[in-house]
Amino acid sequence: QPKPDASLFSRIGGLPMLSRLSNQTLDIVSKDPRTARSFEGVKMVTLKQSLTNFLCVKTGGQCEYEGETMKNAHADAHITMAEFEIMVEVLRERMDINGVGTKEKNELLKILAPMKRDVVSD
Ligand code: HEM
Repeated sequence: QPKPDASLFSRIGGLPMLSRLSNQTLDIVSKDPRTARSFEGVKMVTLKQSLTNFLCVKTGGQCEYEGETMKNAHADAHITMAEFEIMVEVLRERMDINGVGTKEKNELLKILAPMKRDVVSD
């Protein structure tokens, strides 16, 4: 059992859980007709890896994220608020399905929520 003061990264289940959540979320949103348009022509294997590393760093794991800022990564796609909310909802559902604890789920969502202002530009 992880200690109560362990990082969110380790409490959530480390890289195996973060990569599962990234892969599943991206598989779903890249096929959902409400969000698919932004992912056309995007190398999904690379994006899954990059999102996993990003989440690793943001939750306190020992990873290197060498990708773009959230603003730069999403500027060209002109992501809407509706698209952002769908992706967060899909991630929330994947966390439930994969057995992430309520506390850990809410902590991750709280980390991601303020990124809306950088991701959404339309
Ligand atoms: C809090 C929410 C989000 C986070 C944390 C996030 C995170 C990321 C990360 C880490 C990358 C990789 C950047 C790089 O490697 O340089 C990325 C790229 C991308 N994201 Fe997001 N993203 C979010 C929301 C969204 C939404 C809502 C959409 C569309 C529905 C989206 C579509 C994309 C696309 C298409 C790329 C690839 C851009 C490219 O390769 O040109 N993202 N995102």
